[in-house]
Amino acid sequence: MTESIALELNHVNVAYGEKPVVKDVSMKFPKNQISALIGASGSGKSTLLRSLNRMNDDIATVTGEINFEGLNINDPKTNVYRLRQSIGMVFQQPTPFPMSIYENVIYGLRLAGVNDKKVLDAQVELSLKQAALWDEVKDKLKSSALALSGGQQQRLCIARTLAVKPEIILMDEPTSALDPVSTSQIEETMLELKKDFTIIIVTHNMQQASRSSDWTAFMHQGQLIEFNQTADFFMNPREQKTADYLSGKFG
Ligand SMILES: Nc1ncnc2c1ncn2[C@@H]1O[C@H](COP(=O)(O)OP(=O)(O)OP(=O)(O)O)[C@@H](O)[C@H]1O
Repeated sequence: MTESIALELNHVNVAYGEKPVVKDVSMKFPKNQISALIGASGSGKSTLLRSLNRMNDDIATVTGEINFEGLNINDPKTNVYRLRQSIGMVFQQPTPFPMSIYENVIYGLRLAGVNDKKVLDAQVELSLKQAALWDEVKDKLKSSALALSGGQQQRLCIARTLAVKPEIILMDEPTSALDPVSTSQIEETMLELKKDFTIIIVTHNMQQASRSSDWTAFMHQGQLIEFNQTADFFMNPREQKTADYLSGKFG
């Protein structure tokens, strides 16, 4: 792999109580690329994703190294608030706050103490443009975010994540609650976003991984079976387990 690396995992294990669900995963996520995590339900994809910005802190034990810009994310001394600005997350269900579109986008900036209206206005416009929502909402920024469609709400959540200028965006099945049109809008948005951000997405949908991602990882029973460039992964899998999964033999 010659690309520069956004995130490097070394021997990452995650357990809920006594139950290991991510087992000795080592991998490198390339910068400014989309990497997809696929695998059967319960294979540990979401658990692994949540470990990448310390979302498992209170519910699971995470060991191993997750290296980001010279720091081990998993170090107890890591500032989790700052980490989550650098590594943002978009969830399966759109989660707009019950406030205006504008206030949703700048929520993280307000928390960080930014109050300059010019700065906030500029960031709202930039983030909504990056999330491909600006044209649809520019005339109603003061309206409630809850009045948007599900697909628009999800793009708003992406804009909210982008507004704090992360390096990496984690997406946990971001389109599984959306219709096909909204799904393809989000996929197109992701392709634009990778110019500026690194994206790691968990998806159940193999077509989505093959359409949208540059790299695909297959997880099976907590283990990383294979991580390869998407075209090779689907056309010419290295591992028999990957080939079996792709041909529908299990999962
Ligand atoms: N908070 C939790 N407490 C205990 N066990 C959990 C918790 N969250 C997940 N698990 C278990 O960990 C295993 C891996 O779950 P995880 O959600 O990471 O898998 P997944 O591959 O993302 O599955 P899915 O595709 O269904 O979301 C499963 O056996 C699940 O039941």
